[in-house]
Formats: sequence, structure tokens, C-alpha cells
Amino acid sequence: MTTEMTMDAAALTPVMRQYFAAKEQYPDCLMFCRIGDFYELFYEDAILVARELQLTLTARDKEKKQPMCGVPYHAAEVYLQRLLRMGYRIALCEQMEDPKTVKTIVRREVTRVLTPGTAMDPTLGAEQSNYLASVYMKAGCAALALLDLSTGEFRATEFAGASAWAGVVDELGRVRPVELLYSSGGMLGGVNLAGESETSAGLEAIRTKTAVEDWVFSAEYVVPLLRNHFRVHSLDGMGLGGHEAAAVAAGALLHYIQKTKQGAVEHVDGVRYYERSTCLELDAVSVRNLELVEPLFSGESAQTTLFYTLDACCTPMGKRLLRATLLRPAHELVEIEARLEAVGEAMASLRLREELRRSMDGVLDLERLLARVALDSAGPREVMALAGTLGCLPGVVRAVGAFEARRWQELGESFDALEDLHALVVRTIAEEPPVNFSDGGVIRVGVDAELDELRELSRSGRQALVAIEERERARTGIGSLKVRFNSVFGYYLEVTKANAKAVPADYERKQTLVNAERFTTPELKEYEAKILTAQERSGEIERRIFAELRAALLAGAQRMRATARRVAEIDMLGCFAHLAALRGWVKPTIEDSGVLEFVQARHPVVERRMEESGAGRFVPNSVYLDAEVGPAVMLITGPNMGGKSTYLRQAALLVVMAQCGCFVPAERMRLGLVDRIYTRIGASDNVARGRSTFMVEMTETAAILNTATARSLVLLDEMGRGTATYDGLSLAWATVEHLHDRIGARTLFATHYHELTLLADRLTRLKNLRVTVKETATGIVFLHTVEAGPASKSYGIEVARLAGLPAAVIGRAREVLKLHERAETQQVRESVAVAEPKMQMTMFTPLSQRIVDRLEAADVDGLTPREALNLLAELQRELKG
Ligand SMILES: Nc1ncnc2c1ncn2[C@@H]1O[C@H](COP(=O)(O)OP(=O)(O)OP(=O)(O)O)[C@@H](O)[C@H]1O
Repeated sequence: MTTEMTMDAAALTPVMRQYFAAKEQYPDCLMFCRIGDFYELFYEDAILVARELQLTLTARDKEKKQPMCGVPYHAAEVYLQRLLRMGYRIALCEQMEDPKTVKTIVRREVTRVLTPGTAMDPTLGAEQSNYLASVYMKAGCAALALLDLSTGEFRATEFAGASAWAGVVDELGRVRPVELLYSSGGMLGGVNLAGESETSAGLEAIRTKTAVEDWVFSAEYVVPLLRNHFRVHSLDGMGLGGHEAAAVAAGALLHYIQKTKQGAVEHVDGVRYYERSTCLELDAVSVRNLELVEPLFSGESAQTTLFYTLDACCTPMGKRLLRATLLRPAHELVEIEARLEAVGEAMASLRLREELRRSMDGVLDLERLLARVALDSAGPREVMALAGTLGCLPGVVRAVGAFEARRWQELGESFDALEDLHALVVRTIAEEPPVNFSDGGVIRVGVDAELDELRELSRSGRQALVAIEERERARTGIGSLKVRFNSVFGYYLEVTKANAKAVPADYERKQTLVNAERFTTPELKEYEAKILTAQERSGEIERRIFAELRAALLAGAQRMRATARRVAEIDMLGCFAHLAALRGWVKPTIEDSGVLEFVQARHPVVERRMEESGAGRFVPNSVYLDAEVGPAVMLITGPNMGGKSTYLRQAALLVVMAQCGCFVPAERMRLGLVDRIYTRIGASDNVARGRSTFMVEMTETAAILNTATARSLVLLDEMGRGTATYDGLSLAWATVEHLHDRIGARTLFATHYHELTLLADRLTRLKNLRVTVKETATGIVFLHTVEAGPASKSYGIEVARLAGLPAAVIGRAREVLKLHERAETQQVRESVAVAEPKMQMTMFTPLSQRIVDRLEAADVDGLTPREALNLLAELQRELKG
């Protein structure tokens, strides 16, 4: 608030005083102040919102010192959502009394705070999540908690050691929360959240970062808070025992939800401790590079993602689980095999598979409907939709029961079909309830005797009115006379102006309009009172019964969420089976070894896109890697556009799919469990964020070399391209050696440096592969097959010719290339020699070292010419031996 505005505050109207009081409580929120039919904003908020939403800025006073703008109450939702999407926080300051009944100014209070992480965005896609995150760091340990209020999913994790914070940032980069909470006094606030470190891309993407008071982040405060909310004695059962930091992060989230008054959040009925090591780890860079769930560049079509290609799920829960699974594929043999077995069985029977998938046809978003019931934003129609979904569940269990695989059996046996809850809703709510409560008729006939009686009363009352209308028409002879109702005047008799003369003396005038006169009679008043009281009372009863129903449903929240999880898994496995059958995919063999083998495999996304666009057929390829006995490193050379990147990505995607429990597009695949996939692929768009491409590349490479294990899969594409040729070559060279000698990870290394292919002579577990081309009279044709051996030449100039570079430039480039190749061959011979440690040693035998020492010791200035000549002769003698 500026000084000028504070001064104004002294002479404020009562409404403005209320406004300032609210604003003081929620200084970081845009204050939407309800005044009559509008939400009004004032001062800086008004200026900002008018600009962001292109609203007209007005003022409350003549001098224009109190800027103001507003949006109509009934259309506010759209505006609020737009601001939330921009990352703003909003406080709703509502009228707490009915203006009609209050003589003085109505009381106003902030009833709810909307923030990107707490508000439900109605346009949120079924497969998307709306995570609110919170981070907490204490000595050597960094914790992260995530909550999706739209489904009730709530989990927390911890990272330890020197790279604990990097772990949190990486997880944030993968999960992409919309809002992040951190301790206002914590070190994170100042240092890392400002986005200073190289690894903070995960943080930069989060628009809304909210500082929460420091004291909230303490076990003393949050542990009882969590225990009370979940109604448990100890948090150990949720896996939080011994994970105090994770509990603190989770507790801070719960505190925030309560502080921002999100209403009843019974559907948030537990928090789960999770560990990343139980899954195949994918860092944020790889998730992005491999386009697992989002296209590489935002705004591009999502059709390039693995998620898009694999999503044949029938339910929103299935879609969300598929997406989450792609980000965290399994790393346990037993788990993966259980899924593959289930998929295989469902794939084998078209009839049973179709029955299973059809059984989920009517299943809507159980978790989100439940969340709406909990947050009290569900109307009668939503509750009926929930019932519709509950009604489908017995069919789902039946369909699952037809299978024999262990996983299907487990899912079927633990499946709670929630028949009691379904029956309860159906028993209580009318078959086709109105959208709004005020219309009445939400509760089914027969549920409450008093309600039925009152309804009968108002029905007969309305019939009586029809009778009155008819009788009065006959009595007055006015054919157009009508009995009508409005909320201000109640029931009345309406007569057109022209007929006003014929009105009898016992009519009491109520209101005069341009064309008509309105009257009442004592009899009409009496019926009016009867009908209105009956309606009011039945409204009360309907609301009470609805609230009871809501409470009963919420009491079953935990069961519903457990069922939703089962539906999600059934759906995802059904989807995998469907794809396997449709596209002829095969079951991968998973084992505990260092092997990665696929035969005649295809890139699932590229293949599908080629099919859809009619761009020809994808050429299948094979690979064989074995970290234990070799070959562990494959060096892939070949022309641009030859298919190197596609080959690399294909390997990673197949590993991800297999470890998710999905069949794969190949003739055969054998996979020793992969603990982590690392990718360093192509140029990223970090340049736009002000970082050099080379710096990013080296940071990513450093992360790989420092953390990859013998069980990892490493993909390196075009390493070293961002710097001078020899720098790049040397770095790539040393990197390959390190991966080969020290780490022994399964590695695919695509490169333009042909010099590297010479490494195959020296590194026993390295092999060369090349993408092939056919040279024809008119130029080169890409065959896209991968075969053993190094590429014979670069073809870069050929590709440039295909791209349409002028003939003169192409000709000259060929000349320059020849010159360089001659010089380079020489240089490379030398570098191979240097790379051999043995040869390096021969430069410094003990003998020559003595000569060097003597030369170094000689006092050149003090030597006479004769002494110098003697020394020289002596040294020469020694050398000649
Ligand atoms: N096996 C394949 N079958 C059919 N088309 C393929 C195959 N592999 C790649 N392609 C197509 O060839 C084109 C080039 O592939 P890719 O980008 O993988 O080549 P590259 O060798 O990595 O090129 P650069 O070195 O320029 O990055 C892409 O359009 C891709 O769809």
C-alpha cells in the first residue's frame, strides 16, 4: 500500500475499511471483494487485474485516487481461473449477511483463498494432475511432499546426502507442480528458489512459489496436525516413521490447505511415503528428452509423446496411472513379471479383454467426483454421476474375475465394489434431479414422510391457484387474467391495462406496469403463505438429507479411493493388453543381468506417426549389449538424418515400456533390469533461458559420469558439438573411455566424430555400429538400418546438397574437406598414440630422465663455452649408450 493510500484510509467509507482489514490479513492475494452483484478490486489489485484481464479501470472517487475494477459475480469463475492459470493467488471476501435483512453495512469476511495449487481448474485434463508441492530441508536431508487436491493423492519423500537438494529439484522437474510452498525463513527461500543453480530448471518452471511462515515447518506443530486430520495415533503406518523431514513437508501442506480454507478435505485421507529407488529412475532431463509425457517444446502437438501413443485407457484414473507409471517404471522383477503375465493373458483372449474394457465404459472420474463431494462443490447431478460410476463397479469385478493370472486374481479379490454406497445414493436422490437445489425435487419420494407431505401440500396449493385463475376469469370476464409468481411480490393476479376497468372491487392493487396491473386478494395471500412455507420447509429438509448423504459418502472416502486405484490398474493393464494385441507387440523377457537385447525392434511413436501420415514403413533394428561380458558400449556413426537419434531413443523407450509392464514393438526383447536411464540428447532450448548449450551439455554429462552405475542405460547423442572440434572430440573421447573402463554401463553413443571409431581397436567392450545409406547416381538414400562397423565417411555434404545448398558452396566444401582430411588423419594417428598409456611412458625412461635432470641442474650462465661443449658431448655419449 502506498503512503498516499494509507492516508486515504483514515477517511475511508465503511466498505473500504473492511477491504483494508481483509487485505492486511492476506497481503499476497488479489482481494476480490463482493459488493452486491459484483466482485470489486481496488488500488494496485485493480490496476493489475484490469491489465491482465483487459477490464475497464474505473475509480470510486471523483479525483480518481481509488482505482477500481470489477467482474460480475455470476461470471466470476472464468476470470478467477484465468488469473490462477497466470499464477496469482486470490482471496474471496464475501458478504456474510443478507443485504436485504441488514439495515447498516453487511459484514464481510475472507471465506476462501484460491491458489493455483488449491483451486480446481475445470479445464484440467483427465490424465493431468494439479500438484501442490512443499519442500523442507534440514541438515543433510531434503524432503518433498505432493498433494493433488483434485483427487486426494498425497505423498512425500526424502533425499539424503550432498545431492539431496538436487534430488528434490529433479523430482520437481518431473512432477511439475503448479505451486510450491517453502519456509519463509529457510535457506531455500533465499538461495535456491531464486533459481541460481544450474540444476534449477525444475524450479523455474513453477510459477507460483509461496512462502509459508517458518514456525509451520516443525515436527512439534505438524505431527499432531497430521495425526488429527487422519485420525491416527502414529504416522508410522503411513511409512513416515523415521522420516521426520517428509512429515514436516507434508504437514506444511496440510496447514496451508486449512489456512486457505479449502473446506472439508476428507478425501485427503492419508499420506504415503514413497521412495524413488523402488522404481527405474528417470531424471527430469531424460523425461523431457524422451518425450515421455510431454512434447519437447511446449506448444507442440502432444502426438510425439509416448503417453499419447500408449494411452488407450478407458477411464481418467487409468490415464493418470499410465502417465505416472511412465514417469516411474518399476524396478522389481516380481512386480514387472506380475504385470506382464496379466497383460499376456488379457491379450490372448479378445472376448474377455473386450468384456473387461466395456465394463469400464460408464466409469467416470471417481476420485475427482469424490473430491468435489468433499469440497462441497458437488450438486445433485454430480452425486448422481458418482452413483452411475459406482453402479458400474460390480461389472468390472465380474470381468476381472474371468482371468486367472495372479495379478488379476489379486485385483479381483481386493476389489470393493461399493454396492452399499451405490444403493444409498440411488435410494436417496431422485432419478433425474434438477441442477440447482432451489428448484426442489432433489430427494426421492418416499425418503422422508414430512417432505412428501409438504410437497403434496404445495402441489395442491398450486392446483388451487389454477382453480382460482379459472374462477376469476369467469367472474370478471377477463379471458387473459393470469395468476403469476415472482420472488419480490409473491403470487398475484395480472390483468392487462385495457381490462383494468373490469376488475372487481375486492381486488387489492399491488403494482402498476406499463401494460398491466397486478392485484392480490385475501384468498390468494392465504395460499401464497401456505405454498411458500411448505416450499421453504421442504427445501430445508432436502438440504439436510443431502448433507447426511454427503457425510455418508465421505465416510466411505477411503474405500472409494482404494477402489479407484484398483480400477486404474485394471484399466492400465487392459490398455497394455489391447495395444499388444492391436499392434502385435511381444512380451519382453526381464532378468537380473546386464543384457539389453532387442531384435527387429521399432520406435513406437515414430512408427505410429509414420503409419498415420502414410510416410512409409519404419525400418526395424536390433541391438545387443551386455554390461558384464560386453559389448557394453556401442558407438554409432553415420550421416545426419540416418536415424541415429531415433535408434537411441527407441532403446530407452523400449526399456521404459518393458519395465512398466507393457509389451514392446519388437520380434524379441531381453532385458536385464535397468536402474536408471541417462540421456544427453541433442541441443535443448536452454539457450532461450540464457545458458550456453555447451554448459548445459557438460552439466548433464557430469551428472551421468558421476552417478551412473553398471546397471544403468546411458544414451549420448552428439556429445561435444557445442564447442571447438578438438575440444569436443577430446571430451567425447575421454567420456567414452570413462564409461567403458570405469562405469561399464550399457551405453549407446551416437557421434559425428569418426575419429572415435578407432577406439574399437583398443577398448575391448566397445563396438562400432553404423546407420546405412545407399549411394546412387543421383545422391544418397537413407536405409535406416543399423549394422556392425564404423561409417566410412560423413556424408554431411551430401545431406547439405539434399537440403538445397547452392552447387558452388557444395563444390567448395568438398575441396576444403579434402585438405582437412589429410591433415586430420595425421593428427588422429598422434592422438591414438597419446591415448595409449604405454606409449606415454616410453617418453620418460629412467635413462632420459637422468639427462633431463642434468640439463635442469646445469648453471648455463656460469658455464664457459668449453664446459658447455663437454657437457653436450657427455650427454650425447650417455644417450648413445
Ligand atoms: N528406422 C527408421 N525407419 C524409418 N525412418 C526412420 C528410422 N529411423 C529414423 N527415421 C527417420 O529419419 C529421420 C532422421 O532420423 P534421426 O533424427 O534419428 O537421424 P540422425 O541420424 O540422428 O540425424 P542427425 O544426426 O541430423 O541428428 C527422421 O525423420 C526419422 O523419422
